[in-house]
Amino acid sequence: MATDSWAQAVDEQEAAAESIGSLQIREKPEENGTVSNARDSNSGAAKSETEGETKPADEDDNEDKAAQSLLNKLIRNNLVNTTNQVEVLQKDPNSPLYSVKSFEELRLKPQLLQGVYAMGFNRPSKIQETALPMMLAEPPQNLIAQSQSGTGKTAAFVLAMLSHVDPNNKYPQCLCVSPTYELALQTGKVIEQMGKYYPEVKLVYAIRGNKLQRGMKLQEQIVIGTPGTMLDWCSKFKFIDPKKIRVFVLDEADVMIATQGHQDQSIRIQRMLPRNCQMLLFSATFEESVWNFAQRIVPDPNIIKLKREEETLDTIKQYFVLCNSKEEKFQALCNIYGAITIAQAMIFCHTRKTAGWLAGELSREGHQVALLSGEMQVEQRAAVIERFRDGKEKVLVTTNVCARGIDVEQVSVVINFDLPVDKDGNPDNETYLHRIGRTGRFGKRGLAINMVDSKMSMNILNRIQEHFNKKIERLDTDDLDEIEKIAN
Ligand SMILES: Nc1ncnc2c1ncn2[C@@H]1O[C@H](COP(=O)(O)OP(=O)(O)OP(=O)(O)O)[C@@H](O)[C@H]1O
Repeated sequence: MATDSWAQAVDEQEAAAESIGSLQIREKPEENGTVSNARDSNSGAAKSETEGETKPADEDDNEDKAAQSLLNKLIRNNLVNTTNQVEVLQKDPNSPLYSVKSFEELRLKPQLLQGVYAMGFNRPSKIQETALPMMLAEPPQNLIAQSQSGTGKTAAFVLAMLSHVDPNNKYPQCLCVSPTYELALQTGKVIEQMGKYYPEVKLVYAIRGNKLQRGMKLQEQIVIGTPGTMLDWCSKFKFIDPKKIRVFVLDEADVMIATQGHQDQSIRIQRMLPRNCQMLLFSATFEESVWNFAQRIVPDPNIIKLKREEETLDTIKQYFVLCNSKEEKFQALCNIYGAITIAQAMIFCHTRKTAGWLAGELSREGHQVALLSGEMQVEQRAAVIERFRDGKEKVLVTTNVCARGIDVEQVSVVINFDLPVDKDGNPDNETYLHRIGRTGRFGKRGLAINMVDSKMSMNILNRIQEHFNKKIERLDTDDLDEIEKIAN
């Protein structure tokens, strides 16, 4: 069904959008009750959740089945709506899924619990609380999920993949496709960190430059990569047997769908997967048409969708600065740097040329600057990000190539030196959200400053404000006190 559904959706893509059938959660077949156990993270012994007593395995199994069945019911009752689109409001305290409060209660394998705690995670985020029960339910359920930047989506689907693999089977069981080389590497690192105490599970990168011997069959259970290489490994080189894949993740799913090349490759991979393969689509943004398309390609999806006004994070303060030229914008930038201490900043420019110019000017001012743009080799780009992540450079000047997903905790300021526009010169709201989401990661405070240098860019900023229904305040960068104030 998955295969037909996507193929059909592609064929019909040009046709008028029609309503999608109402959402269904599949019933749990009696014989298929295997779930992960709630176990003590240190000893690995099965325990009662309330008393911590060790119990016989079959009793524990029954309890697991009962809990799983209850979970399925909760999911059905609370997420299935008669309308086409169901929204799980992340802040809805009435949703019973919100009773899932700790990682223990998410019924993760003990090795994964250990990994999660070793990463310093104490509690799941909203998206993790909400999505994990759906992703770990038996039978596995498909999911299209939206959650704000930096709220832990990656960790959520990584945990789902690690939970689903059978380490005894030495072949790929989960495929995760990312739009860029850098993101694939970053997600792979999260898999490695979370799976640290689950060493039987192995990971391989399907990325350019990772050459394998012809005829070999992969033994790793998880493959993370970019769509082109992943497709080659599935079809041309047959390193992967797609029929054995149980989980297929599309990270930054909207861009995977909206970018023609990525879409073609992802569809060709997806066509090779078995019908019961779980499909998981994640992103912080889904433009309406892409959202509709996603629902057509994923059979019976669970849906977690944000309301428009929830898309921007309150922890990221947004401002704009009025200037007349790029030189004035540069001066404003210097004033900001003169007034506040910035741990690390990312500065987005529209073109490589501006990015190159700005990086040069900033270096001349004595800043440690890294420049990242699309014409660089992917390996070079990954190395630049790694240096920035390690704090070797404090400022990263870039184009849209870095707008999505890159997770550097220390980024406290994002500057839109040029506002994001699409090829027709209209505001690119999705890119705006992804760019400012490079700061304010996981509840941290962040500052986003937009440089406006013409009537046209003021118009674009106004449209962005309207789109998100969010006021962006003006900042006078000649007033050092004012800059200091906003930083505090
Ligand atoms: N439960 C948690 N507790 C503490 N930190 C967490 C938790 N989950 C994720 N994080 C951390 O929060 C940061 C952002 O998480 P992540 O990269 O998964 O977000 P995301 O939603 O995928 O972001 P984006 O939309 O930008 O791709 C990461 O540094 C991650 O390690």
